[in-house]
Amino acid sequence: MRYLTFALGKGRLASKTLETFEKIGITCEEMKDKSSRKLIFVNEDLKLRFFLAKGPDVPTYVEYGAADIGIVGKDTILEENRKLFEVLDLGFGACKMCVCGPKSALKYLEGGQQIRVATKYPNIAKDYFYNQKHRTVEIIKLNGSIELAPIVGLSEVIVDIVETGSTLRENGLQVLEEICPLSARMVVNRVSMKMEDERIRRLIADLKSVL
Ligand SMILES: Nc1ncnc2c1ncn2[C@@H]1O[C@H](COP(=O)(O)OP(=O)(O)OP(=O)(O)O)[C@@H](O)[C@H]1O
Ligand SMILES: O=P(O)(O)OC[C@H]1O[C@H](OP(=O)(O)OP(=O)(O)O)[C@H](O)[C@@H]1O
Repeated sequence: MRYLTFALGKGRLASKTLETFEKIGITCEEMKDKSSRKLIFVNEDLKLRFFLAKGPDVPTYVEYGAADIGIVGKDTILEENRKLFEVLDLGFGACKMCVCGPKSALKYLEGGQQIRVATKYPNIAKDYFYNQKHRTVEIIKLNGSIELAPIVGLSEVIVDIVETGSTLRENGLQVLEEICPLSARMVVNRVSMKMEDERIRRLIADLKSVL
């Protein structure tokens, strides 16, 4: 039996992912050691391998088949737009992709003038404004603290993730439009889905039974 390789998104989703795998008997103790610099972890008994990667890199590993399976946020799947199968909504990591800004920016969304949109997700923002709203906007790519942009006058609005809404509230901003709900998803390489059909189907069924 060959090894099945998992690429798991680092950060917020990692601990929930490991917790969920543990519930179905898939464990990887070594991975919990935060001080370790080791990059790949093997479960010899189950013939599984695991590695953690930056979220946006997970779909890349899966498309190229370097990982058979990935666990990553729906936001990242939409943004990266890789060739892969999305097979399961894991439910955790729930949040929303939204257009946000000060209340006063509502007039810019309703009006037809050119506006600036700051975001870590340029492809999601383009798809929303160009294809769904049929509006031309200037997209400004940022890498974090997106809420700063309308405060300091870099953009009129932002496209960003909202979970509890605290970051928006604390900065005098609000949700102006909801784009889509998000959560962690399991993605599978297109060839692996055929070659390892039985093992992957069993894994999906096991995961479904504990979600
Ligand atoms: N409040 C939240 N903010 C951001 N992402 C969230 C939130 N709640 C759930 N998520 C999900 O967690 C995923 C990964 O979170 P992570 O902490 O790695 O993101 P990040 O802050 O964008 O990473 P980085 O710090 O490397 O820029 C997101 O892609 C998203 O699907
Ligand atoms: O609705 P909330 O519960 O406040 O969560 C949303 C915030 O969390 C994320 O930022 P993150 O903490 O990842 O920092 P970053 O902005 O530097 O990416 C996201 O980009 C929002 O800023």
